Amino acid sequence: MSLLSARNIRFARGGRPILDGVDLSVGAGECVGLIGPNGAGKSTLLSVMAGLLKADGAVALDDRPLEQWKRADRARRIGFLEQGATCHWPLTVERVVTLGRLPHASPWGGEAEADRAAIARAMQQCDVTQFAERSVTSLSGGERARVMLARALAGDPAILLADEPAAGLDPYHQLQVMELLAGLAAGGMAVVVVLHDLTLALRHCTRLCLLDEAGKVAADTAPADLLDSGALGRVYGIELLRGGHEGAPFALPWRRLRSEMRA
Ligand SMILES: Nc1ncnc2c1ncn2[C@@H]1O[C@H](COP(=O)(O)OP(=O)(O)OP(=O)(O)O)[C@@H](O)[C@H]1O
Repeated sequence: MSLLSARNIRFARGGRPILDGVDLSVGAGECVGLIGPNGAGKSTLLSVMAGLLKADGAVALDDRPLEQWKRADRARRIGFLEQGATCHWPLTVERVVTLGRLPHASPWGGEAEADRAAIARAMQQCDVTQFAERSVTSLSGGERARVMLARALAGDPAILLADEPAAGLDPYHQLQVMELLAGLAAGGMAVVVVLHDLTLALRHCTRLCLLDEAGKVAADTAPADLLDSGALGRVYGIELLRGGHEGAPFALPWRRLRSEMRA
């Protein structure tokens, strides 16, 4: 059963279709990679699924229309990491991660044991515990990106929508974040993650949804099947070098195709 589903989503800006009849659903245990060229509408779709942007079509959370949910209940179910999320105030890292508990805030105030445990766990998962007392504005871009992911996870969401959580991270932390998201999915979370790195996407996602530049779903299938279909090369307009290691497929962008060969 899908926890969050988007059906026939249509969204236009300035008369130009950005999303043109898009379907995407995610269930517990899935880590769905949302991929596609720049401008294909990945962030737009994620915002629609988070209920932050209104579009034509239907979005359902636990099979109930998203607009029927109270904002606070929705925020407890869905964690959202926006693209390039940052914090411009000189708050400590621990304070920023604590803000992720806001949907669970008690009307009587104060942090409960469950809040403190969730905050500590999220900081540890994202490898930012050592920065707890530092001002978030003093961190490097990659360190700050991990703090913002920790904030999204501190809310203990059933569904995580993460827009490019691996952008700007070094290879060690890219792998760490993807192993974390895949592990959370394996533990029952429903994850949708926007990625540009095809190697990470193929390796760590259970399913890949490929949006094309016309704002349509070009493919929504298992990583190995997507690779076999040739759709990646066509939609991105690139030739891919394919290989396999330890039973998992990988692909490296190798050269651009002539524009007339693009999908
Ligand atoms: N506020 C806006 N006004 C006009 N056009 C916009 C606005 N926001 C987004 N767009 C356009 O909508 C399209 C989809 O944007 P979106 O950010 O969803 O793409 P994306 O697939 O996430 O791209 P990227 O991989 O570059 O992050 C783009 O062509 C973008 O220029």
